Amino acid sequence: MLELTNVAKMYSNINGERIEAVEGLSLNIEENELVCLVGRSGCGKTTTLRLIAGLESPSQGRISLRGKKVDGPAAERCVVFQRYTLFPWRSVLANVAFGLEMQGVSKKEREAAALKYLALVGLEDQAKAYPPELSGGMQQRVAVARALAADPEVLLMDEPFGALDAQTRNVLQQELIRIWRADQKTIVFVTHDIQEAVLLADRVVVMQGPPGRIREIMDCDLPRPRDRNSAEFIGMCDRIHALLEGAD
Ligand SMILES: Nc1ncnc2c1ncn2[C@@H]1O[C@H](COP(=O)(O)OP(=O)(O)OP(=O)(O)O)[C@@H](O)[C@H]1O
Repeated sequence: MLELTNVAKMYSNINGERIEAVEGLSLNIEENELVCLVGRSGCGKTTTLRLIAGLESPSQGRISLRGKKVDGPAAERCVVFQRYTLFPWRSVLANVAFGLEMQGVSKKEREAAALKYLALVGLEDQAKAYPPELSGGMQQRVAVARALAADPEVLLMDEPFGALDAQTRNVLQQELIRIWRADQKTIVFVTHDIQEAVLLADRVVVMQGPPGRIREIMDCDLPRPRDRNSAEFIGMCDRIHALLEGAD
């Protein structure tokens, strides 16, 4: 469904030197697949996600969705960033309905859809609240509901739970899996947390760098719900850890 073919991205830094953020990335992501990109800081995870989102264009190679070249941001590819990026002047409901409003959906319809997604993330009681009245974890749930309500074909998540405490993070990871199964979405999820990747993913893309490259793509077919204490889970985390240790 989503195809990256030999993708490279160069940036120039403030001294005018060229930085190769990623090189030679080739990856095919299937419909309804949940793929995690994992790797050390600076290995090009965010760059890869921004390229898929169309927020950056590749210096080389090609990215396509259902055979159509990605050449800019579009509603079919929606990003959830690490820090919730809600509109503080809009109610929670109006925030979640935003994408549908942009698509010209009627008020009644978009509010009904927004309420459905707020219920999915357990926040239907907060529909009338404003973002600054909510905790960080709640705001992040609203951001996830907003992305889901826009009904993108591909949901791109850049360490969306990275700023949350361990317990909230745990809850949101479980919720994401529940929603993903109920709603059938294709998700590309960036994390530097190996356990998070093994908990969520159908496939884990282990990246190395800089310059960012794919070290290995690992199938992660442990039965769900996954038990972090099982020997299989720990074994998979250890394998990824060893790959990252040897990665430069
Ligand atoms: N806008 C930019 N201009 C110049 N260099 C950039 C830019 N964005 C990223 N880079 C460089 O590209 C490389 C990859 O960065 P990227 O943010 O994709 O890594 P990452 O794996 O997401 O890191 P982290 O886990 O720390 O967020 C780094 O060397 C970074 O300094």
